[in-house]
Amino acid sequence: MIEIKGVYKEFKGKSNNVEALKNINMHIEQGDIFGIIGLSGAGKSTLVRCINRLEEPTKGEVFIKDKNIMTLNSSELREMRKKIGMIFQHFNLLNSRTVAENIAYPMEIAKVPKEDRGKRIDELLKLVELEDKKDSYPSQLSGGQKQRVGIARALANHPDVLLCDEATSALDPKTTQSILKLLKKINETLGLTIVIITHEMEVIKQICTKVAVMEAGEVVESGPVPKVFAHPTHPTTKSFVQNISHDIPVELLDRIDHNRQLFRLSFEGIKTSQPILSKMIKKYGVDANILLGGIDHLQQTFIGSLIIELIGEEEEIKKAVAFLQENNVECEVISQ
Ligand SMILES: Nc1ncnc2c1ncn2[C@@H]1O[C@H](COP(=O)(O)OP(=O)(O)OP(=O)(O)O)[C@@H](O)[C@H]1O
Repeated sequence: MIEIKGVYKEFKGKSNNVEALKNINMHIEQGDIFGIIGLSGAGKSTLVRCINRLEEPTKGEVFIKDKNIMTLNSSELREMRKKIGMIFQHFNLLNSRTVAENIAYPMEIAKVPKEDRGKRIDELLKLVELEDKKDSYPSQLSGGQKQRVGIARALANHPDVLLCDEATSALDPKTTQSILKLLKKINETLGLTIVIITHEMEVIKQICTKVAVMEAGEVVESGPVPKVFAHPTHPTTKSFVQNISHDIPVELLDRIDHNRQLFRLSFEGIKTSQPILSKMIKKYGVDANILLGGIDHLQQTFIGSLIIELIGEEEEIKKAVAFLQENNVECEVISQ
């Protein structure tokens, strides 16, 4: 659906140049809800703006539905942009226009006949559950309602892709939930491909199918969300995931016997419901003292992490760890 190949972006300044994107390669499939996460300045907005050529890459190619968009002339580019909706952190609504008129705006530009516009506006208001706000002005709406209008406007011309630039960052947690639910519904009912950029792992956890982690203009880690959550490898990803990975509190670390071996086990999916740990205990005669842990429900799957102390013969502990790894339980030594 979207293929980003070797994309670089350099901003030239008076005193220095900024390399905002460095060799970005990304594959977004039809129907994905693809999250791009990174700290401020990582290059997320620049990357997303390269997808619709609001920003021109310095080097590299972007393909949408197998079409190299770098080769489009300005009228082809306008046509292509009709098929890419975008929503923003601060909604970007026109304050002098009503809700219905805001939704009509992209259809006016696309020269959709007036009677078709009216029908489409009603359909979209129903989809975003704002039928009663048709004639209200943006100033009369809450943040969540404004973003619903932003979503309806972005969908007006039946896009193939929806780009969301920090779409929930200005909203409270409850409103964020309702907007994420709406995006999921749109993805499922319309089969729309959604690209979300955010600095909140919670957003990725809630609805994304895949994630790319960006830092200093590069993608440092990417993959299906359950896999990246269960086995983050890059330190930046680890720090994003930390708040759900049941990190061991310092107070507990102080109290444990440092002559014993401490491990962090991470696992995902079906394994959470299998008695791998008790099998290991029986098979190798080692004791496992569970210090901390939990299982998170992540969309359709589960991911878990446990911090355990293994007590037993050195050789048997090694075998026990190998057994866990054979069963796709990641085992990281924390202390010994
Ligand atoms: N038009 C521009 N001119 C010069 N530098 C820019 C421009 N736009 C972005 N940059 C720089 O490019 C880098 C990446 O910026 P970008 O806005 O893409 O990051 P981001 O991850 O989206 O950050 P945030 O979450 O704060 O929006 C930053 O160092 C930024 O200062």
